[in-house]
Amino acid sequence: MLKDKKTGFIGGGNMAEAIIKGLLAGGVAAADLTVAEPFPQRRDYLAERYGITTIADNVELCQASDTIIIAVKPQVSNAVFSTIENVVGVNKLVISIMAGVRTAAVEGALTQGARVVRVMPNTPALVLEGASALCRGANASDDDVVLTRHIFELIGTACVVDEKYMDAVTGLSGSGPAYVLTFIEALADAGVKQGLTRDTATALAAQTVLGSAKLLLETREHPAVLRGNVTSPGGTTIAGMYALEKEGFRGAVMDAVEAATARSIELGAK
Ligand SMILES: NC(=O)C1=CN([C@@H]2O[C@H](COP(=O)(O)OP(=O)(O)OC[C@H]3O[C@@H](n4cnc5c(N)ncnc54)[C@H](O)[C@@H]3O)[C@@H](O)[C@H]2O)C=CC1
Ligand SMILES: O=C(O)[C@@H]1CCC=N1
Repeated sequence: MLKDKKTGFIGGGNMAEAIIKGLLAGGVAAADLTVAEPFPQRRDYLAERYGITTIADNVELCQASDTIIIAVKPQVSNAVFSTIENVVGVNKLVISIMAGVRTAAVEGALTQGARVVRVMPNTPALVLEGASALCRGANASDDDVVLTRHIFELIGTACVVDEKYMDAVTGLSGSGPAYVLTFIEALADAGVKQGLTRDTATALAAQTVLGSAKLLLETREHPAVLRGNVTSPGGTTIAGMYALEKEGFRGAVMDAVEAATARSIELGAK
């Protein structure tokens, strides 16, 4: 699907690197990948590590690419748009992964009729275990959506949603790795408090999260059913669960997703 197509990245940071890794692992030739990145050290790193072409100029990048992935921070989106507005024709697909930035904002900043797909990936993409959601802009074709989904399935899972859900996706899976990692850290701290070494506690905590997620995905059971399997009457788990629920664990998680969703809406309004 990506054969003989040139894919270019504007911004060569963490997320761009994750996608590059996935594309290379999926058989895309390094010669078909180019990154435009202002920092020379970052350009050198990406070129040396992945054998791809790196340049400093966004305009040159757009001219050389069939698919352009915008992977800069939302705060610099307008600066990027102003440099590329006249070089991205309707013959190119633009994929934006910028948090909170609406497809209409990208379309409005580029040539009329610009084909835009917006994606919210997450950092586990760096180990090809990302969770991405994508939505179609006003002018993107079915093929554009299929191609975008294909790209993000190379770095994990990808689903298509209506754009009105993208802020919630950002609050849940986009920011989610931070919540989960905090949970793992807290579990490990708890183990250390009970006398385990840091290494042992962290390894047990991380594998518990990984294994539980895998169990859920593979059995497709409701989480409550699987939780029931761990929870013996009068046993240890219910004692732990009671302590968690008393502290408002679920409410805290829901508040976190709500706050991140609200922030995504705020970023999009700028
Ligand atoms: N980090 C995360 O968990 C996720 C981030 N995102 C979105 O992905 C985008 C990129 O995020 P990261 O990779 O984490 O950021 P990053 O800061 O690692 O990468 C951004 C890169 O863009 C470069 N850059 C800055 N100005 C530029 C310009 N004018 N032209 C070209 N490149 C420029 C920077 O030097 C940097 O290397 C953001 O919009 C973020 O909202 C989306 C999902 C998850
Ligand atoms: O914190 C952020 O703005 C980005 C978007 C999703 C995850 N990290």
